[in-house]
Amino acid sequence: MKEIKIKDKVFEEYISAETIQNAVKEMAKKMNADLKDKDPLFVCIMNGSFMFASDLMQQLDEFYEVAFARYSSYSGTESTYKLKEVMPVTQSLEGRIVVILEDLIDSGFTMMHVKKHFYDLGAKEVLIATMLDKPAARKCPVEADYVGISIANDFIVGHGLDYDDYGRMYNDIYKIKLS
Ligand SMILES: O=P(O)(O)OC[C@H]1O[C@H](OP(=O)(O)OP(=O)(O)O)[C@H](O)[C@@H]1O
Ligand SMILES: Nc1nc2[nH]cnc2c(=O)[nH]1
Repeated sequence: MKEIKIKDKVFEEYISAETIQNAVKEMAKKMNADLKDKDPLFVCIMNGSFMFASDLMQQLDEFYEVAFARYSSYSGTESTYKLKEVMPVTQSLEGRIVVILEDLIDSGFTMMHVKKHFYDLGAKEVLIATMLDKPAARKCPVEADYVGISIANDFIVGHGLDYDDYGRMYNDIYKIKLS
């Protein structure tokens, strides 16, 4: 099994890029059916969602409006449980159906706060589409409306996800190897 080393940690192959693409295609089918003619605003939550957002957008039937925002709460492999708004969304959310594009829901801390924040900014409806979901890690009550793949509670990197900002460029996903 292929292994990679990032700084002090070793990771092993976990989910192939092909498996991710197939899951994203299935998500896109549902989203195409649900969102057509609703003029949703897609908001990519940077940094982690850049690859997922790109994959998904190539599978959507319509050319929707896209915005970007950046929130950060992790240091190394642990949540700080402090959400930093590094880059707010610049478009008005007033009265819009907003679809958050997220790479991963782990504790749910990020999504719980971002979803509430987007309602506070006037969104009519806030939906969440996540490439990956770790239900066993959940500490905050939030669920996604569209989930690509549910995974176990392991720290992962690749396909946008980082360990201290490295590892995002891998197309496949790797999970941490505990020694
Ligand atoms: O459900 P949670 O426990 O809140 O974890 C999920 C969040 O953690 C990661 O972001 P991070 O804060 O590492 O920022 P990044 O996307 O810039 O890497 C990931 O991209 C999610 O946004
Ligand atoms: N890279 C990475 N970031 C996370 N943020 C929350 N959980 C994770 C994880 O498993 N991997």
